[in-house]
Amino acid sequence: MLLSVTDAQKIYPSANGTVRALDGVSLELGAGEFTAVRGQSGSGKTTLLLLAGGLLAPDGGTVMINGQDPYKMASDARAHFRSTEIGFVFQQFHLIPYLSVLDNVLAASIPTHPADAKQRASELLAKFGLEHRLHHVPGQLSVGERQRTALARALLNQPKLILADEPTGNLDRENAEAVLGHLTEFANEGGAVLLVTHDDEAASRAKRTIHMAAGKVVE
Ligand SMILES: Nc1ncnc2c1ncn2[C@@H]1O[C@H](COP(=O)(O)OP(=O)(O)OP(=O)(O)O)[C@@H](O)[C@H]1O
Repeated sequence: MLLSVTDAQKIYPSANGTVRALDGVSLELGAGEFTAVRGQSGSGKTTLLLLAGGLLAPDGGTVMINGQDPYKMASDARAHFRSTEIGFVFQQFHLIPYLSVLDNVLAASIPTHPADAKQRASELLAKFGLEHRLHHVPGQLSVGERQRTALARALLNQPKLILADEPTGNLDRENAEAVLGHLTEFANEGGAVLLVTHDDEAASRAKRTIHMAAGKVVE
């Protein structure tokens, strides 16, 4: 399994008591699988994605990514592990505003330093139709171009797992289709995709959909 979440619990402290954001969630994702996560606002979808990505430690249960528990690693080792195993794509892109498109993508290679990073970045950007935008900064791009840049960054280190949180939430239909097509291709080539989405069209691309309510998976 590329991702195994077992009986995950997450409780957030808050001013008026605690919030049980995840209450015993289990999930498995293997190579070639494209799974959508749906559920109402506040049901715990983003929290699940953060746990699955080695970004937020569970309060109970376990998370195994490609056979390893990221929360048993020291934080430096965990950061390195994340950058080699996982690509993240977010609704708000999270590009660095003062770096060019090419340098935004190359930023993903800082922890790993592969010798061919620049060539691979250029190839991915060309594949995503951005070869004429390499030296633009994100503010000069359309939103669709920004998300395709973020997707190139997510794929730079050849991760096995893509975690995407509403990646089409800011895109028009045409740009959304392009991003979903690239995620589908990634899964068809043996990657695993976990996609949090409110969008019916996006969810229809997934082979499996899990529904969450109040911190639990409800089929
Ligand atoms: N840092 C935090 N501190 C306290 N409570 C939090 C925190 N983050 C999330 N929560 C609460 O945990 C619950 C789950 O939040 P989460 O963001 O995982 O839901 P979601 O399903 O992704 O929602 P949305 O669809 O609106 O993005 C919500 O009740 C939320 O208010």
